Formats: sequence, structure tokens, C-alpha cells
Amino acid sequence: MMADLAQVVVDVPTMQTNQPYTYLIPDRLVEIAQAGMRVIVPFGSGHREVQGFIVGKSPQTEYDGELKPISAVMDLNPVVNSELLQLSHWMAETTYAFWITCLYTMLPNLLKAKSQRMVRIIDELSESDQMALFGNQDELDFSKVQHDPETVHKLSQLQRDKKIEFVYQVNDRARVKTVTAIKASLSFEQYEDELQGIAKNAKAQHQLILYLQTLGDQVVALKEAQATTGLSSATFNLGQSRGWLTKVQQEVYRDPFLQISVAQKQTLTLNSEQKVAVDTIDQAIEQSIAQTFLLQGVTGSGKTEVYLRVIQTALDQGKTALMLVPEISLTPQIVGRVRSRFGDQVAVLHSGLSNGERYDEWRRISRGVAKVVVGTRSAIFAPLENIGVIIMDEEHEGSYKQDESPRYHAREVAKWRSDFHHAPLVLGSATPSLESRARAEAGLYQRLVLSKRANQQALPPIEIVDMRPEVQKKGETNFSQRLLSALHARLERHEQSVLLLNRRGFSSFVMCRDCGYVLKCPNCDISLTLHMDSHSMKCHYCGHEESIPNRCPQCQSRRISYYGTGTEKVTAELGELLPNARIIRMDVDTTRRKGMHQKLLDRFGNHEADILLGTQMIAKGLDYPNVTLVGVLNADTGLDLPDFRAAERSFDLLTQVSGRAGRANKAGQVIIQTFNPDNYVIQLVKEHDYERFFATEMNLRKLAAYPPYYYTVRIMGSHPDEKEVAKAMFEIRQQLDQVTDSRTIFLGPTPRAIARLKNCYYYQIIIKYRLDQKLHSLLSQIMHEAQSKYSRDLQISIDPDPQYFI
Ligand SMILES: Nc1ncnc2c1ncn2[C@@H]1O[C@H](COP(=O)(O)OP(=O)(O)OP(=O)(O)O)[C@@H](O)[C@H]1O
Ligand SMILES: [Zn+2]
Ligand SMILES: [Zn+2]
Repeated sequence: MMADLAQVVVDVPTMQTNQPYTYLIPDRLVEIAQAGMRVIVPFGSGHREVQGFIVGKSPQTEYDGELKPISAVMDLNPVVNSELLQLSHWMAETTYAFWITCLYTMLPNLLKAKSQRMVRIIDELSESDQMALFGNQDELDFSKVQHDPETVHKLSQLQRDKKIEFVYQVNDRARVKTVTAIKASLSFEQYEDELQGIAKNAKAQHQLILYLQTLGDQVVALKEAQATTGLSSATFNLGQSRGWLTKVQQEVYRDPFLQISVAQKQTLTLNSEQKVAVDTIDQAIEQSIAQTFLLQGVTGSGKTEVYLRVIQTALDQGKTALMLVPEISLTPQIVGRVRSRFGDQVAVLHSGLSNGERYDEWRRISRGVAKVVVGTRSAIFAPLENIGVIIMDEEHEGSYKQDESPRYHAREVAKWRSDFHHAPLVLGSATPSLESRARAEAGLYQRLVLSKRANQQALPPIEIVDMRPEVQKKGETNFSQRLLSALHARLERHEQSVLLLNRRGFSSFVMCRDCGYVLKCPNCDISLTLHMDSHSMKCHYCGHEESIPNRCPQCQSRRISYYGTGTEKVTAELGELLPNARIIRMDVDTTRRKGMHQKLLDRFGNHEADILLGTQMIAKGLDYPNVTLVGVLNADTGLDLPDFRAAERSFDLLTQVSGRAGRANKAGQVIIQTFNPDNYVIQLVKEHDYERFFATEMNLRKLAAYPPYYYTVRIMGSHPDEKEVAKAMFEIRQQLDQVTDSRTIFLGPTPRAIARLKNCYYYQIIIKYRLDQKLHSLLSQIMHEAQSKYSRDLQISIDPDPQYFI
């Protein structure tokens, strides 16, 4: 027999089912079914039905095996195009994720529909069957009875007798939003005739006709027509009954821009460095070259303007553009800028959108209506065709890596799409990740430098204030004399200040308040993490453990304590010190409600407050001309986190926040308070010297065998029983030892920082390697075997290039 076959990846996320299954395409679906569509297929035993994706079709083939047919198709057009289909497969391979999970990751939530299986009567049933099964209805929701074996048995008998059939009601949650709209039904002359026929005093009818004459072929939302004419809905209803107009349902897109204030449109003349950058990237766009550029520009150097110009070039070439930002709430102004330049062609994708808004934006993109996409991490999967350029702003940000499955890094996906479309990729940052900077050093990326601020001013001078004498003099305080008088001066000059309270790693480590000493692991030179559950200090790398000290090992002070303090407390302290200052506090609590983030920033932008005090969320992307002072209350918290990227992250954060001062015509100043004034990170931030930081940090990474010299992978195991997970992880370690390259380095297994979470114990192995041909397939094999080899409750996950080691 000849038949069309489809390869289907089913929505059963286990390793055993992580491959396409072959199904028969029934005759009625042959014309419809295509790769990239969602389908319903029978799977396993009994009446189980699952959703899946067609990932491939094979033409008419001889087959004699027992193949099951696809039950239903959920889409009329593919929801995943062939590029994204290939990408999903690559991603599943490289991130050790299930293929089905990767496919869903690419789609808006609303498309993750559940289907409902209904039983429908097609021939008359016996009175007793009718009543027992269906009552007065002629349909039955199968999920309500599927666990009752007697009913199921009865139903399958009836199905065999062709008395009933199974149908699928796809409860597609994807709902298109519509509004009532009107269009004119008559020609201009016909309206003239109608005008003759209405009474002179029927003013409203008169006006309606005149309005309809202006419409031509336009379809106008009823609301809008009412607003324009000032006529009531009764008048429009009358017009409809007289045959003057027709009402139609018009599809609308929910506007996700309501929250975002659109910045003024401005035309800037590029400075010479900007011009070189734009010209170089333009050339790659025009010649379709998949070159990666590292746009390394100091804070306020006008990177955004470069992005906007090259997006314009892509559009001029009839292509599209994709721009990623780390978190819309971190870079709220950028969306406004893109939108003001490119208007309705822009679609925005980020987690702050409702599911409906997200779905609408996604449709605008896949239909080719939106040609520019701005969005956060998952926007990298935007179904744009013919991409001309991909941009990643703040490319060093950790949020570009997803920390749940699939554990992809948007930068790697961007690279893949850049290759696919032969389009350049632009990585922009004032503080590039060491990985990217090193690749530029090696010539893999082309480096473009913006060394000066766009406003022609110098970067703001940075002053370091040693908090140890301050605290000794005045006792516990968050404000040095120096910072207070600088704040005072700003109040008098009606200028604004930004204060950063660094909460990174809050309370997780122990520091001496007298000498700044931080407890470190004797083996790894990485700070120990406080574990309240076991009342001890632990190293997350080698497992070293010691008790929480009472006295500082360096200066014997008793003032060694958990370090950290909250924004609320600090705001109150500042309120007492500067009673006349108007302060806006910005942290997770004050920005929890939708739109609050933007509201607070707008208030600050309108100078309704003098001081913006907040956590990391205020450090990036803000561009307010009146801000002339930036204060960092506590530079230390991030410095000694038990993570080899701790120094890099601190350097980034301090540089970024410093960059908020003096961005327009007024000069800026920065004050950084610290208990570790001699720390190299703080010193190099003060010098605005990213390049030296890069060189210094590279040396340390080389010595300690960390990225970018080595790649890292983390294997994580969890189980409700600690013995089980430990045993499995030690076995995995042995398995790795036997096969992998001798230069590959293993750390662990060790318990994780939060060793017990949701009643599961977590152990990890960290692998550092340079070239290891066998490692990838071995790790895939470990994933495959985990569920069959060990107890069912053991969960194994593999994270390539983990961003956080805590
Ligand atoms: N060629 C130019 N001439 C005048 N002003 C410019 C020029 N280019 C950019 N600007 C202005 O300089 C300011 C800083 O630019 P932008 O915000 O793009 O910097 P950035 O490099 O993205 O900085 P950051 O990394 O700190 O966010 C903006 O207000 C922008 O309008
Ligand atoms: Zn001390
Ligand atoms: Zn250690």
C-alpha cells in the first residue's frame, strides 16, 4: 500500500520519547498536513491522545508495518517555519533538552493549547445506551469518562459498530481579538440620492451620510467613527438598517505600547567613530555577510544610534531586523526610541506582555506586518523572515541565558540565525563579556570601538570612599559624609541623583565590618557561602565546609556578620538625613504592579523627585540629562560571591551605573562607597579601564582554568533521598572519568548551595574542558540512561555554559 507519512515529535517530554515517530497521514489530511503544524496523534496504549509537531514528511512510501494515523491537525498554516524547525533540532542537541520543549519555547503561550476529545453520535443508539452514556445530549467529553473502563469498553464497541465517532475540539487558547467596524455600502452618487430622501431636520442622518461619503473603501472601527463624527451608536444602527453602511468584525492587535512613552524623534549627526561603526555594519548587511561585530562603546557613547541606523539599512534593503535587550524593565527607554524611529513596523516581545498581547505581536511578525522586533531573550525566536541584521544590546548580561530547560544562550541562537540568514550580528556593550572580548581578540569577531561619549564630555570622575573609618566614627550608616554633601549640592542646584543599593548576593556571605575580610575557601580561593540550614560555611566548588566564625580571622573583630541591608531601611535613613529630598524607591516591591516601573521612571524623568534609590534595576540604560550624581552605597556585596564571574559582574554593574551620570550637557560625578577600596575591580572601575580589567581577569581565568579558556558544563542531579542522588552522581563521575580526555577537569559531585529544595536534594558536577571530542555524546548518553538506570525520582539535567554557579 502507498501512503504519505509524517514524522511527529510528541508532547511527552521524556528521553525515551525524544525522537520523531512515524504516522500515517489520512487521505482527508494529505492536502493539509505540513511540517511545522501541530497535530493530535494517538500515542501509547489505550485511548491516549497527545499533541505533537510534524517535523517532516516523507512522500508516498511502501509500508506494511502497523502505523497509526494522525487524528487531527490543529493549524491551517505551519506555526513553526522550516528555519525554526531546524533551529529547534540544533538547540535540542546542543542544550541537552527535549525537542518538544524547544519547539514550544519558540511559540507564544497561547499556542500551547490543549485539545478536547469529544464522542459524537452518528447513528441511532439503543435507548439504554443513549441514556446511560449521553443523556439528552448527542456529544460527550471523553476526558470525563476515560478513566472508567466500563464506559470506555462500551464506547469502543459502539465505535466499531460505527454508531459513534471521536472528534477533536481543539480548545485553542489562541483567540483573535476583534472589534466592530463599519464600511460604506453605497457609491458616492447613491449617497447623493439618499440625501434627497431624508428630512431636512434629520441632522444626524445627514451628517452620517456625508461622513460615509468620505470613507471610500476604508474600514473604520465603530468607536473611531463615533469619535470622529460625534454621532451616537443609535444613528449608526439606523444607518445600518437603511443599508447605508455594513458592520464587520475587524481583527485588531492589542497594543503593548500603551505602557511605554515614546521619546522625541530626533535626527543626530553621527560622530566619526559612530560613522565607522555604521558604515562597516552596513556593508555586511548589504553584502549579506554573517560577520559578528563587537560594538564596544563606553557608557553614553551613542550605541543606540548605531543600532537604529543599521536597522534602517536593513529595512532599506527590504530586509527585517531583530534587536534583543536584556530585560525591558532594565532598558525601558530603548523601546521608545526604536518605536519613535520605526513606528508601526516595530513589534515588541517581552515577559511583561499579557498572553494576548504577545500572541498578537507574534502574528504581526509571522505575517510580515512587523519588520523590526525588539524583545527580551525569547524574542530571538521571532518568526521573522529575511533577517538583515541581529543586534544584542548589553550582550554581557546573564539574563540572555535561560536557566531552565532548554538552557539556551540567546547569543548562540543569534549566531545560528545570523549564519542561516547571512546577516551580521552586532553585540553591543560598554563592558563586553570576557568570552566575546576574547573572541574579538582572536579575530573571530570584528571589534568596533566608541571610545568617547556622544556629548563630547569626559566620562564622569569616580571617587572611592572607604567606609571603614566612616563606620568606626559614626557607627552603622549607609551614607558617608562625602556622599551626603554631594547629594546636598545637587538638591541646591536642582539636579538629580541616582543611588544604587547593591543587593546581589544579599546575606549569602560573611564579611568583617572592620577590615572588609571575606571568608574564603582554602582550596578554591572563592568565597564561602552561608548555609543557614546546616549553620555552616560551604564552598560550592570543592565541598569544603567550616563553621560560621564569631571573630574575624584577620583582625579579631567581633563585627563579622551577615552582610546586607534593605532598600526600605536605607530610604528611611536617607529621609531623616535629607528631609527636603523627594525620593523614589525602586525595587521588586515597589515595581511589582504592571506599569509601575515605567510610572516611577516617568516621574523621575519629569523631575518630580530628586533622588532615585534602587537596586540593580536602575543601573542600566537610563538616559536622563539632569542626573549629575551617581552614588553606590555598597560596592562590596557582589565582589566576593562564590562564582568565578563575580568580579566581572561587579565591574559591569559599577561601570553601568556610573555611566548614568553626566550624559547631556551637565558634568557628572560618581561616588562609590566600599569596605574594599584597594580591590582591583573597584580600582579599575575608578579608572574607567575596561581593557585593563579584561587583561587582568583573563590572567586569573587562565590560572584557574575557567572560561573563556575552558568551557564549562554542569550536571545536576536531584532526588528526595540524599543517599540516592549522591550515589548516582558519584557513579556518573566514574563513568565520565573512564571515557573523557585526561585534560578535562571535574569538580564534585558536591551538594548545591541550597542543597535541599522542595524536599529534593541537589548535587552537581562541574566539568571544565577545552577540547573533548567524546564529552558531548557521553553527556547525551548519560541523559538517556538516567531514567532507566537509576530510581525513577532521580532527575538529571545538563547545563552547558552555566551562568551562575550558586
Ligand atoms: N551623534 C550624536 N550626537 C549627539 N548626541 C548623540 C549622538 N549619538 C547619541 N547621542 C545622544 O547621547 C546619549 C547617549 O546615547 P545612548 O543612550 O545611545 O548611549 P549608549 O552607548 O547606549 O549608552 P549606555 O551603554 O550607557 O546605555 C543619548 O541621549 C543620545 O541621544
Ligand atoms: Zn576583620
Ligand atoms: Zn573550595
